[in-house]
Amino acid sequence: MSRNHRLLVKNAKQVVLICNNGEKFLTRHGMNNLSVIENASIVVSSDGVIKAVGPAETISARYSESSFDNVIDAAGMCVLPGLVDAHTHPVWAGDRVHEFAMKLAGATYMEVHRAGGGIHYTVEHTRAAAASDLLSSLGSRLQRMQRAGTTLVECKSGYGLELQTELKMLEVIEEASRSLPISISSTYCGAHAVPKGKTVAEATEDVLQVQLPRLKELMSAGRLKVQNIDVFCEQGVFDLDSTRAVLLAGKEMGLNINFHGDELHPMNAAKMGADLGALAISHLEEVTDEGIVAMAKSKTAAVLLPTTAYILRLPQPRARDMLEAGVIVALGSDFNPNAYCCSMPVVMHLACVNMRMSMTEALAAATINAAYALGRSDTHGSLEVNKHGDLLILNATRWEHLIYQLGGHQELIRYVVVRGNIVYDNDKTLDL
Ligand SMILES: N=CN[C@@H](CCC(=O)O)C(=O)O
Ligand SMILES: [Zn+2]
Repeated sequence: MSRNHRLLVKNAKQVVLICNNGEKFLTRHGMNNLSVIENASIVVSSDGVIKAVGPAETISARYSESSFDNVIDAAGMCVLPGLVDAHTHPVWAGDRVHEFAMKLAGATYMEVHRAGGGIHYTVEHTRAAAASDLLSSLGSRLQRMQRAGTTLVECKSGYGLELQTELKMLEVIEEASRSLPISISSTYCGAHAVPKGKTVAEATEDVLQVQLPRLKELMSAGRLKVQNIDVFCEQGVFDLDSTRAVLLAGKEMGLNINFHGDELHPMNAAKMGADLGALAISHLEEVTDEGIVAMAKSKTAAVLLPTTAYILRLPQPRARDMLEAGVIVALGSDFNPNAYCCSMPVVMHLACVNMRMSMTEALAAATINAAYALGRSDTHGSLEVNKHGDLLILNATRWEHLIYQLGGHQELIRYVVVRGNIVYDNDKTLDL
């Protein structure tokens, strides 16, 4: 085959495909039996998709006449799919380090929120921030995520709570998606909190009558691309009825339902979401048995966020019950000013230790299942022919080191590759 291709990664000790039959998600047995090839190579074509993956000898014979823009000798290294972070709030101004201290001293998340802090504090700062500043801090955060292995990330709005700032956030997300080498799934979360001075009914009305109609116009005119709709369904925030109304309105606009449910109180949000055909529901620390059964049946992904339960000292999400019931379990960092974590390897470690997931379950949840939660598992989440050439190359002979070495990803990750382009080379960065 005498053609030019973008990238050859050759002779890797392990290549973790995740799956190899075009599966859109994995559950139960599938999550514990990931597809891994020893001594393997990968070719990424000049349009950035995986052209071939297989035993090193086979690839070497098949591509002996080809040329490559880049060749990585991965002898002694492991290759994994780029990680997928299924839940983040990365666009904001004003950190909340002072609230971290308050919470360590005993204040609960809702006590801080009700006192006008929490999301309200971030809203105040984000409304006042220039779009250019939001874009620049978003870029740094996404770069940190990427250096920790994330190549596809969900990004929410939700610190505006009124039309102008929500649109400013979505535009910033879209600009990042155009200009940065990381794939983004954009989420409108105008119902993230009830703005100060408004009732739940008034806030819901504003989302339904003002924000969503304008978003629809901009989307129809091709001026804004948004994929998901989100609501913070919680006691003291949006109740089940207002949540349902907003999610349904978003669904009618073609958005995927992907929302916060059953985090601090059992609201049976999981059952409601499954009945609406939600693609994903996040948090679920307080999910009911009925919710678990309904999510398994409707193939609604459970996006579990181990950092939240850890930082807020909440009960852990019932990952084992969900996995045993056949729910599609995914993971997200929940990066936000409350949970400042950019690292999916840390998230997987917490999921294993605190939520009792196995390492293979955690990796499936942070790749193919997280991609499914974003409606992107046809292009992301596994190393299969025709999917995006998004890779993570580890300086380790077994992939499990990525999870085992808590906080060790900075040294372990040698390269991050997006669509066959090397976007992070740890050695070069260290040399600077
Ligand atoms: N729970 C609601 N939203 C975020 C927190 C946002 C914030 O506190 O700023 C979450 O997913 O954890
Ligand atoms: Zn969240």
